[in-house]
Amino acid sequence: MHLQIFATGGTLDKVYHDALSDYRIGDPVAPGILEEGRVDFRYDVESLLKKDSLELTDDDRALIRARVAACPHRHIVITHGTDTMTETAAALAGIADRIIVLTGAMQPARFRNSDAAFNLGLAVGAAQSLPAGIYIAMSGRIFEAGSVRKNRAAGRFETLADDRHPETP
Ligand SMILES: NC(=O)C[C@H](N)C(=O)O
Repeated sequence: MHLQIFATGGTLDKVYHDALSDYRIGDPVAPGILEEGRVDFRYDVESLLKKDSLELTDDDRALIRARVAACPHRHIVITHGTDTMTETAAALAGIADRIIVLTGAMQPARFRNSDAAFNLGLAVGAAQSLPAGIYIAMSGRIFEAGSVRKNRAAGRFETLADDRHPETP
């Protein structure tokens, strides 16, 4: 497997600027996480955008779509802010013959209690085991695009169908 990772920003890649007491999007954290994970596959990480996903425009989504559509690799993970991840997933609809998995984090990867490494690992596992399609890997689950929303109050992603996870035994 050759995995293509496109980084677009989001909290996953945020760094804290103490002097300004705010957050900026830093360089992609994915290479460091994959190195720490001692992965045994080839990959490329390319930074397409460095934005909070609340600031993504239609042009930004068109760029992401164009780069995914032109990617020669079948396995693609997109790191993305969580607030509008479902919108970007929707904007990728119709791209065939690729396994496209979007993931992000509720806490910056640079924070000790971050969900970033867990979520990226989940996305990598999903990308190599699912049929072609567009998916979101968050909250320890794999969702098909269009069947998921972010529950901001609860701090997790959940299915549109039922908030109480009835399929979970
Ligand atoms: N956790 C996050 O990524 C939220 C952030 N506002 C974003 O969507 O980029």
